[in-house]
Amino acid sequence: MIIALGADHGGFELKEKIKEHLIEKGHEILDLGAHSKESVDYPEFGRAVGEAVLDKKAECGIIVCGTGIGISIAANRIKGVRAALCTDTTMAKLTRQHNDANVLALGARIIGDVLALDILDTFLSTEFEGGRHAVRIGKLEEKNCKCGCNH
Ligand SMILES: O=C[C@H](O)[C@H](O)[C@H](O)COP(=O)(O)O
Repeated sequence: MIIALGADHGGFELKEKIKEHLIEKGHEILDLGAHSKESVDYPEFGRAVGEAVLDKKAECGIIVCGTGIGISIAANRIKGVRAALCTDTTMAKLTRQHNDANVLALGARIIGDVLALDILDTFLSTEFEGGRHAVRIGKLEEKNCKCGCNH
């Protein structure tokens, strides 16, 4: 599987551990930065990963910042991205089964590395259930801007 990775400085170290873990498991990585612990702005990286997934350069994305909140907000601004911030493996399983999440967000300052990798493995190994959940995802993609534009 080709997996896009992105993180700000707060998520950089966990991103590097995730990269090592995924390479060991045989995945191909598209690392969209950051490439050091120097202070950067999370919207750029959330957006880059979301766009890579939508452009089919990667099958899914993993994004990391301090809390996972800012970077998931950034990714979710892109129509078609379903980024899920998960703090346990149940959330990871359910967001794949029910929301067909295509991006996993993690908070490096919130959870430990071992839990983060368990969440990641669960996310990657769980299939979308379809059925009633597919109908709901269709509604997420409907036009929702009252001004009549396509947003
Ligand atoms: O939601 C935002 C993230 O948690 C950022 O990683 C965090 O705001 C970065 O904070 P600082 O610039 O103080 O390291």
